[in-house]
Amino acid sequence: MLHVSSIAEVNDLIAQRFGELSSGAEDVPLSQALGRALAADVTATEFVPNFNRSTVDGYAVIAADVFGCSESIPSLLTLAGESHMGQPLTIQLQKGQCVYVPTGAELPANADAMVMLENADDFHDGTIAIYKPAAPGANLIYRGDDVKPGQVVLPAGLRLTAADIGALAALGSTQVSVARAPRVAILSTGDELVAAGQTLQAGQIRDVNAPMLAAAVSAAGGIPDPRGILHDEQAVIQAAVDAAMDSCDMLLISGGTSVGVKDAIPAVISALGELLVHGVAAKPGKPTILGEIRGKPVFGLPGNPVAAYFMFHMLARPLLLRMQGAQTEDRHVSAPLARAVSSNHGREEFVPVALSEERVHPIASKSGLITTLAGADGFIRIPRDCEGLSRDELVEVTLFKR
Ligand SMILES: Nc1nc2c(c(=O)[nH]1)N[C@H]1C(S)=C(S)[C@@H](COP(=O)(O)OP(=O)(O)OC[C@H]3O[C@@H](n4cnc5c(N)ncnc54)[C@H](O)[C@@H]3O)O[C@H]1N2
Ligand code: MOO
Repeated sequence: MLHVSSIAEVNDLIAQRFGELSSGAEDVPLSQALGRALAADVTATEFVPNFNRSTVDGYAVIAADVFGCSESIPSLLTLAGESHMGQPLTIQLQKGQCVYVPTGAELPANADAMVMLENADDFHDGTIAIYKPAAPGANLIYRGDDVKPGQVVLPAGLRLTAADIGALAALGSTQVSVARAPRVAILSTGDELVAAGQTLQAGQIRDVNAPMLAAAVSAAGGIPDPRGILHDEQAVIQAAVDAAMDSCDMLLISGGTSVGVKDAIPAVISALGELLVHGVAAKPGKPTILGEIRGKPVFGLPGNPVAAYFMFHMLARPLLLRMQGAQTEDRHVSAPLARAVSSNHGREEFVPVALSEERVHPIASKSGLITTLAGADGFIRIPRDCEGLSRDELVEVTLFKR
């Protein structure tokens, strides 16, 4: 019999045992920074933009000069010059004057509004007629509107998106300090498993967990190190685990977690280190294992791919993110259930769901059926002592990242 702990208890133990683990930091060029966790706050040292800049093609004006003008009573201004893209402008706008400024070019000093070309006429005698008033600040960006020196633009722990990399480029960064990506060794165990690309014989199945977990590790900022498929033999598994621990920061090993005679993982962990947990009050995921070998975390994930996926998501992924100092919060949405779901297992249950028409559709699943998970937008959690959820009940969906 397994002595089961709740997901929360296992996470507390993980925090106690591995809370201090940090992958360290390294500098990378922006081209390699996507998805990486910032090792420190990024603080601006310059103004963005660093000059007052037009957002339209038109005339820079003093707003007071065009106040109240109209089609029938235009304001007549004197053209004092032209601003050119990428070039500084030395003109100081005087009352009654305007300057032609293309989109993105610098405004003259004293200008506080832009009038679009469509609302003006050039009389080609040095006079520009303005037919529409412009409020102060209209159609322009002031120096520092985006960023001012000293401002924290991106906080430590943020995992960089394409837009964040755009912000770093705007600040003049070419390199950024990010958490080193933890290396995660991945092993699959099972006499029935064959690697991708091989023909299946009777009774064999393809290794789903290694490619799936490798992708999940990458998505969480780690470097997957898939180390192949092992036969269900304690000595073989022990040698492979022993070798993997030298070069990884975390080990994921799937299959062989249950109580069958061939399930050797608990014995291997006890031989090489310490078995901390064997059994989690989760469905799927009951036989999940947590261990420590040479100070490093080892997750024994159930062979069933859906169970392996959920246990990675609930236990290994948050630790992997914390090792990078990264934010660990999942995104959630709340919506009513499209149909009732029963649950009476005495274990917290994870149910994959699809979201459509603002309703949550539970996907009937057994933990061995991977395609049910592939179509899911996220999952709901049914607490351990709850017998189920009714149709129309408002539920919180944890979203999978696409
Ligand atoms: N007597 C009991 N039997 C089982 C229990 C239990 O408590 N008592 N728990 C069940 C639960 S829950 C699960 S989950 C599984 C976990 O089993 P193992 O972790 O020992 O995994 P295996 O037996 O090796 O495999 C289970 C299942 O998954 C398939 N599998 C394994 N590895 C992969 C892989 N890399 N890719 C795709 N599929 C994989 C394997 O062929 C089996 O069908 O134990 C229950 N039994
Ligand atoms: O972990 Mo098992 O997949 O609960 O059935």
